[in-house]
Amino acid sequence: MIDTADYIIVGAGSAGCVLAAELSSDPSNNVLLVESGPADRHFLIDMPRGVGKLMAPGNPHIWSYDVTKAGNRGTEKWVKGRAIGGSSSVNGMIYARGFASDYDRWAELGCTGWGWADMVPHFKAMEDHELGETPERGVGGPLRISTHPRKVAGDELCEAVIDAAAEAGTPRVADTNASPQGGIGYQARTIWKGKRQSAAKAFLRPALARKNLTVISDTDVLRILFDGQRASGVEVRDASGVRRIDARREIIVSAGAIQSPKLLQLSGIGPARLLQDLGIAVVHDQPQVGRNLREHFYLQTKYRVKRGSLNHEFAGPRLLWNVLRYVIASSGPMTHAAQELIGYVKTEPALSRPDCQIGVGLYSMGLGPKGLELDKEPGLTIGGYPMHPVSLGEMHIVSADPDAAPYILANYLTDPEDQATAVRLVRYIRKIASQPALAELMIEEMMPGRAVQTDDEILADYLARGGTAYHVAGTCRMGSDAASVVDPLARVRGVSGLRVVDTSIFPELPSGNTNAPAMAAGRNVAMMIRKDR
Ligand SMILES: Cc1cc2nc3c(=O)[nH]c(=O)nc-3n(C[C@H](O)[C@H](O)[C@H](O)COP(=O)(O)OP(=O)(O)OC[C@H]3O[C@@H](n4cnc5c(N)ncnc54)[C@H](O)[C@@H]3O)c2cc1C
Repeated sequence: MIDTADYIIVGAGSAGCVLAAELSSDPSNNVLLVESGPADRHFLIDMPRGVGKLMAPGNPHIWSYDVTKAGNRGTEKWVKGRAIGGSSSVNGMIYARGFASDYDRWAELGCTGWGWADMVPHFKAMEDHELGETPERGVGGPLRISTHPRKVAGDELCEAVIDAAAEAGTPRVADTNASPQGGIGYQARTIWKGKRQSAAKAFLRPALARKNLTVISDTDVLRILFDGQRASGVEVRDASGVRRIDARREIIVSAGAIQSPKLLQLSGIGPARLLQDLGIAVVHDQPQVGRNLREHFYLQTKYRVKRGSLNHEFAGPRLLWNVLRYVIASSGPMTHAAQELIGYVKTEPALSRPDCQIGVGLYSMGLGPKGLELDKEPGLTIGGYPMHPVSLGEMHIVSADPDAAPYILANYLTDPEDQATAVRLVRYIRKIASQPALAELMIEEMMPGRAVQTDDEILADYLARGGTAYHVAGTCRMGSDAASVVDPLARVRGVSGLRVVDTSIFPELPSGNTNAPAMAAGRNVAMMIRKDR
């Protein structure tokens, strides 16, 4: 049983897998990666359309949290991955990097070493992109990326939506990741030959043969242990019980934007008052741990269409046939991500950069007797969210018991600026849906529906129906200011031997989804650590 390592990484998620692979590529480093969840060998992880089942309550590959939306707007469930690969093993496989302006803004906010010029080499080195190499896009890297396939069912509807978006002012582009001024196109996906490409598959598996890398799954890190102000080890629990593992050099927490701040607080790094009230010895009073929580607030609009929808492919005998087709040949609709198209839109032409992301899926759902069910009629979903929310949420532990769920407040759309953007987003989606290019296929808007017209009505509908985009970030904010939780080298302030690297350190959300930025963050910090030595 391993009892010591140079580097202990907590969490085999998007950032953790990249860190483990990069740090262990130096044979003089001895690396231990500890993951709470199980191995990632399940069929549903590989099969892209397995994502719906993976997210179902009780699935052993997820964490599930109750989250207060805001004020008296009730609660919703948030899901995070809990398996080797972390959230990259259960996510929607959209490959979105964010844009230069996001990272340059991080640098402006004090995150030296995180500007676009610093980050683009990491994205490029990670990628093996189907669209080929450009100065800012990579080939030959470990992460295989394909775009949504052409010449498949639904092409006509996809093309009509792209043309309609162009008529509404968002141009068609081949690579949405290379379109900082906005564009719509076929989505880039971490899918290759019909199979999910998680951070585990791309980065960790090829490194597993190394003698200096140990990966243990089904093992919870309960606390970080300190020798004075130095993080010296972790307390872990597996089937055999609770024990200590020592770190000779560093502990790197990559447990995700809920579990990382939770682990810091359980270990004595957090708001002193909260920790004292819970009977936890304070190692470092850090009021910011758990604050600055940011999440994309997602809304679906739904349209009834004449044809092109894939609703019928995912129900009844067609579903069975499609799963069989997948098992035999890794082909068919089960290889598709949940969305076919992605768009970065400016909801006001004068904006300097796109303010909202939209995703287009050739399906539609509604509440049936068994909960959310696919519609029987052909339907189209256009969903989206404001990409740069300024409404801030927070999380904190409510008990010193590591098994107790934390309190999480999303605080969606509490800022008037976010409310205005959300209303403009819905109007923009409607603008796309009403363009001539879609007229021949469109029947009617089902949701929000014709009754929802004024700004107040649109906002009320958004608040009632909107929900998480699964991109929580920001809870261990990185910065150069003394109040930030980690410095630009991702080192936790106030202690030594401890870093945090995952979406929790993002000072703001990037434009779009967060898997690629989390992996790039892992690589960036791995290089910093290697340079440090
Ligand atoms: C359902 C869903 C759909 C998504 N869809 C997309 C998408 O299509 N595209 C995209 O770009 N992004 C998507 N995201 C978001 C993206 O996948 C995540 O933001 C990203 O993977 C987070 O990476 P991370 O390294 O911060 O944490 P994670 O990948 O969540 O990894 C954290 C790991 O730490 C482990 N851990 C936690 N606590 C402990 C502990 N105490 N001890 C040991 N291990 C611990 C967890 O089990 C987990 O494996 C989605 C997320 C979800 C949940």
